[in-house]
Amino acid sequence: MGSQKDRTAEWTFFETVARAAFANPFGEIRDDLDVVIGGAAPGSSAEEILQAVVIRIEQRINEMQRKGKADLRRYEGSRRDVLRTVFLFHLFHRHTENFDRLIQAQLKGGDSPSRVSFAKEVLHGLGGFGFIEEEAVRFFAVFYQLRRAFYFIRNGLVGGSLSMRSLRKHLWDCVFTHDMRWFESRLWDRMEDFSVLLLGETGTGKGAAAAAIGRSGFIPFNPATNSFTESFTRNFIATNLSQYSEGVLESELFGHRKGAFTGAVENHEGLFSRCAPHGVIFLDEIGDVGAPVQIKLLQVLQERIFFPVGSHEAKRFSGRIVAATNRPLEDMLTAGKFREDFFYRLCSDVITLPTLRQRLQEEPAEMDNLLDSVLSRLAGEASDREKQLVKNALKRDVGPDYHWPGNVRELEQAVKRIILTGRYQVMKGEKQKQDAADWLVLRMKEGTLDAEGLLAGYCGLLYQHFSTYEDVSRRTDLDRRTAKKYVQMGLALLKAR
Ligand SMILES: Nc1ncnc2c1ncn2[C@@H]1O[C@H](COP(=O)(O)OP(=O)(O)OP(=O)(O)O)[C@@H](O)[C@H]1O
Repeated sequence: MGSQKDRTAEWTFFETVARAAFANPFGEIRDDLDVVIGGAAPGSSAEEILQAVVIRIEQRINEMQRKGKADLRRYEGSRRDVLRTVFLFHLFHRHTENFDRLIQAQLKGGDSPSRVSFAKEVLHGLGGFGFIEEEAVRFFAVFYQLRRAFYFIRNGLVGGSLSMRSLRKHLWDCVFTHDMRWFESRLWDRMEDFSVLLLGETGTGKGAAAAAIGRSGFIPFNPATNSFTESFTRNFIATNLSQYSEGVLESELFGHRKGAFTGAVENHEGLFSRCAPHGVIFLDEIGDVGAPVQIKLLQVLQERIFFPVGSHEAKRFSGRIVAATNRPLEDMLTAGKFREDFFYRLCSDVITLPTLRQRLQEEPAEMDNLLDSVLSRLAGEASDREKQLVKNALKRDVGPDYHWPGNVRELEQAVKRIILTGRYQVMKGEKQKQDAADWLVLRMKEGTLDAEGLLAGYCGLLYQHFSTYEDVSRRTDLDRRTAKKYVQMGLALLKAR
């Protein structure tokens, strides 16, 4: 590489790599940049495209090393910034398999941090590129965080439908912000201030999404012990708020002091005390908590402090809060069950998980993707014959238009039941609702419903689904009396079909 033209081409290449390094790995921009960088043949798989990228970058860097130019200390300004990112990208990709093995070892090992066999090699590599030790140690921790986020988002939330692809992209932004530069320079240890609210029907994967965020927090590396300071398994604490009565809930969350109430015979540590510094507390069914706990949680969000029951001593919470509900949030806000100040504090970001039926509508192959993932989780790698057996049973027992009210959780149960009994009988009530909906759609397609019949049928279905006239009235914008009239007509119509 001697000419000015070559040098410009080399520079453009590095700039493209730096852009790819900062792009969301679940987004299209990154996909496009990878093709440009690696020059993989059209039709290559995602692995092949990435492999080509890694090889090309390695070649360029080897060349720089041969010329003694692969050292940050030789550069300044924007060149230095670009090369810094390129070196990081290169070293990160050289060690992704090592990081994956570490993640798997930690999953098996549990709450005490696993030793890291390859840290010295990476830190030495970073030092060789001119990173000072402190920076190298921090970037090693960021590498681990990047890989955990990728691992848990990709494996925990499978599916190729558009809505799943954008969900994964959104979750990545939740961990690293939409601009990695921002994260990298200032926010890497401050993401705790960004709470997240997950919405979506039951079984859509809110818990899985929360776990992906929770396991992807920043964890510092300690070169003296050659391990990270925490196991990521300790960094995620999930709790379902609806399982506790109001009194018990406060002490579960915030702890209590001995003697705070009858039966408090010992001091008790709550979840907020147990959460690791960059950890995540997942509050599932947040829509079920009453005003007193909402106020206490608001204080945690605003001031980062809380008081154990019976104590005046403030404790600090430095983790992140992710909450979820499957209730319609707008309804709860309107009905005053959810305090607005609490709601606005809670949702730096709101993510709505797609229903399984939406995903299947967008992408019929979604079912195959999910079945592969569910089957391998339940029974290890399934053979083609076993997969076919499950698919055939589903086709026969629920059909392609089934609306999966329990979403992926229901699908998991269906697969389990098919493994045990060879069949999946949909619950009778659900089947009836589905049949009623199918019948109505059929009549619409045939054009055999008048306007009143259409409205009545729709109101009848809504009532079957939501069970109150208020819900029907709100959703149809009819006053309650009219809604009730149409519900009754509709139910009679659906019954007589
Ligand atoms: N996209 C997905 N890919 C793979 N598995 C998924 C996906 N979505 C959900 N699951 C699995 O489905 C099951 C139910 O998901 P999860 O418990 O996260 O749902 P949820 O929305 O939190 O439900 P609930 O509101 O009832 O608590 C879990 O075992 C989860 O791993």
